[in-house]
Amino acid sequence: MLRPFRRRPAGGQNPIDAPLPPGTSPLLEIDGLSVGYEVGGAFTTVLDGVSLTVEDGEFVCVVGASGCGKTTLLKTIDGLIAPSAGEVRVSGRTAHPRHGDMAVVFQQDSLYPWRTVLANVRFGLDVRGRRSAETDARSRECIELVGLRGFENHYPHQLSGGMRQRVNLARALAVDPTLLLMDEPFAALDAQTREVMQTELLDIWTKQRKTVVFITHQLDEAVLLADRVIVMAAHPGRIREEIRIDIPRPRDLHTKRGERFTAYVDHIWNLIEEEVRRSLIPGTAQETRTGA
Ligand SMILES: Nc1ncnc2c1ncn2[C@@H]1O[C@H](COP(=O)(O)OP(=O)(O)OP(=O)(O)O)[C@@H](O)[C@H]1O
Repeated sequence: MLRPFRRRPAGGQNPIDAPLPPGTSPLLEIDGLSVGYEVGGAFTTVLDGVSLTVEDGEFVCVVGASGCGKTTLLKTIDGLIAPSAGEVRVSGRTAHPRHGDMAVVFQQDSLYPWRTVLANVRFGLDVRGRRSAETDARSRECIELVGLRGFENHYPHQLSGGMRQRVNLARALAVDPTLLLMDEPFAALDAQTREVMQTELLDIWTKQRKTVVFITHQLDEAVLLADRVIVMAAHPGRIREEIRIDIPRPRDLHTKRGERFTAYVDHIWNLIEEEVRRSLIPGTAQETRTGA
């Protein structure tokens, strides 16, 4: 079991800015969120009135047609994009990157080629100013957790795509995030590696019980991993349906052969099929407000 990382004391912190004790409210609260982009003077509403709560330790997957705003939602949760309306709160306080309570894993690994596996995993701790005697030990524990023990001194170019994504995951876990955000983390992997990574992620999640928001296009991946699947509609992006996945854990690849599993996948596909097909045709209508 991974030891919790000792956080630096929150000396001088504004009490309004301080996180709530665990269990006092949903870990993630998204309240009436609207987000837009301005391009050439035209304001496009990408997310409109999105409200969602995620409980501590919950695994939530977000699916929807391409362009419906999944990545925008993730970036807004991470505090990288400011909402035009509404609010995102993590542990009761407005989301902001400086809080350092979230970690993100993207589709493409973002490893530094000149750093070893150990140095890459340690990087997240270094930039948070957590350099200490326990930094190396914690990084090694996370490397072991993702199954890469023995590869600490390898460089990224000496690893397969799946191994590099495991290093990415280890780096995210090393900072002991309150909330783990994953944006199509396995999309660049071949189908078999992807399936292995799904089950490995499930194993890690079972041990760690991190709160996860995971974006994917693969409906079977969403149903396999999630406690709840959020199905988004597009133009503007909003929540169409929240589906609790009532399939017992532990789950593995055999789970995908079950009738109930197939029924969930079919149901979600029926919800998004039309928009997925439309998203493949260039020039589909979007809600655009000029000069807003
Ligand atoms: N920085 C930006 N400036 C302007 N428009 C943007 C920007 N980022 C995204 N968009 C637009 O916002 C919409 C939603 O994009 P987003 O990447 O959030 O969708 P998505 O659901 O994650 O798509 P995909 O599944 O294809 O990754 C798209 O129409 C996109 O073109």
